[in-house]
Amino acid sequence: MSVLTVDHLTKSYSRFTLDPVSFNLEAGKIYGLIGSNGAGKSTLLKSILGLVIADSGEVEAFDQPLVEMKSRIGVVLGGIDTYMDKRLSTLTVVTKRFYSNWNQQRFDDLCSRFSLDLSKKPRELSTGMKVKYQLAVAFAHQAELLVLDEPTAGLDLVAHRDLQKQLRRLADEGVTILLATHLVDDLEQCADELLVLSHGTLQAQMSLAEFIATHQTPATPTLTEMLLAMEENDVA
Ligand SMILES: Nc1ncnc2c1ncn2[C@@H]1O[C@H](COP(=O)(O)OP(=O)(O)OP(=O)(O)O)[C@@H](O)[C@H]1O
Repeated sequence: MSVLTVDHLTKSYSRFTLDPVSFNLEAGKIYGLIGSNGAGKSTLLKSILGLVIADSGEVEAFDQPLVEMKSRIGVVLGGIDTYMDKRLSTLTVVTKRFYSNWNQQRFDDLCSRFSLDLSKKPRELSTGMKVKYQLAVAFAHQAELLVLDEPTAGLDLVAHRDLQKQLRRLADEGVTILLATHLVDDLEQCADELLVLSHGTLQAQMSLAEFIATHQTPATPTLTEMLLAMEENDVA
């Protein structure tokens, strides 16, 4: 069974086009979605999730239209920009009603590990705290597919490393993770496969090991240098 199937998905803005993108994700793997600023990573993730209306293409999760499978998908996309004046405790009560498999123990543990104060409102949270809250919700409803757009941005070092370990553990338990990131450390610590996006085109899908084997040269011995060379090439 394919966990996520994206078939010829396209989206155009006035000055950007996401070319037909197709790929499949398998269970229990972490996929790093990489590409320069403006390559279209967020547009792709939002189009997959139906948060922006794609121009064409199909998206299935667990072999069903994705829209019917939302309770099995956890999402972290940037900050929280709605219900800014509701306490996190109130938001949580409302949110958990949508998920039949909500695990309160897991939520409480994460809030405590992340030192999240549920009496605060989104307006009062730092960037990292907003991400931590979204992660706690995504993990608590025991999603089988996690779609994460730069979830480590804004996290402190301890939370960052903690998250990387948790992502690895979840993948080992069978959860599939699609992770857009600019951080080489995230890829080195977590990614099994890479999806390489450039100017709205999916250039490659390959394992991290394959990527390294293909891109490593005496001038680019480390993954950082390989990615730098690739992005410099993109800009040129
Ligand atoms: N709502 C929108 N209206 C018009 N153009 C948009 C909109 N959202 C994104 N774009 C454009 O689409 C392109 C891709 O943006 P996107 O945010 O998907 O890139 P990204 O790869 O996620 O970049 P970053 O690494 O900086 O987060 C950019 O040129 C951006 O300006």
